[in-house]
Amino acid sequence: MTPLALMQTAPVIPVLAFDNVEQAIEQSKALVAGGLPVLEITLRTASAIDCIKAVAAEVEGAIVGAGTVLNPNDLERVVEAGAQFAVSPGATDTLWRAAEQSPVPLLAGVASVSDIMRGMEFGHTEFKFFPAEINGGVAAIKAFGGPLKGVSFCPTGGVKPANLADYLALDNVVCVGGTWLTPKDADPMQIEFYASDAVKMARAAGWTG
Ligand SMILES: O=C(O)C(=O)C[C@H](O)[C@H](O)COP(=O)(O)O
Repeated sequence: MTPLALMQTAPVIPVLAFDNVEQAIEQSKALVAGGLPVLEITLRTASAIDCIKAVAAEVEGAIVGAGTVLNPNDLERVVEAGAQFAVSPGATDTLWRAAEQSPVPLLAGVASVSDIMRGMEFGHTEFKFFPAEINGGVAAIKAFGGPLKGVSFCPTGGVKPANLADYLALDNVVCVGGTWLTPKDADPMQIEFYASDAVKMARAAGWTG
């Protein structure tokens, strides 16, 4: 799967930090049921690798990726666990080079035009824009579209229901990422509602998927 195809699968990539496998399975099922099958399970918790394995094996319809991939070693670990894609908050030349050898796509984070140009040197045209809101948000992505034709983004960091439509309305935004779908202590019914509500808002904003 290419990063672009992945980004076109769903309008929102939930960014997840699971405490345990049981929670991972329960919440992932709710997100898939709500219409968001592309899941980024971050390496922020001790059980992340087990959660990636479990969700990949047990949640039908889920496309499971790993987030917070910081270096080639992380990339190797998540591929071994069964991640179908990897997301990093930023990128280094070492990580770009490792991605060239990796069997799964890397959606790497950028925060500036120079970051994007460096990624383009490694053949990439899709990026996570992180942290989106504090780096200029919608206005920054609009400005990137001037000089950087054919480049598209998944803004993440400060994206929420209130600004989702503004991001998705941009020609160079394919999807967004965010943590708002799984607030602490939310139950699966609530999570499914947040997911389906996000899909509804995305459709209203012109997302056709
Ligand atoms: O762990 C990583 O690799 C990340 O890049 C982190 C997440 O993308 C942001 O933490 C999003 O957080 P919200 O602003 O709450 O939606």
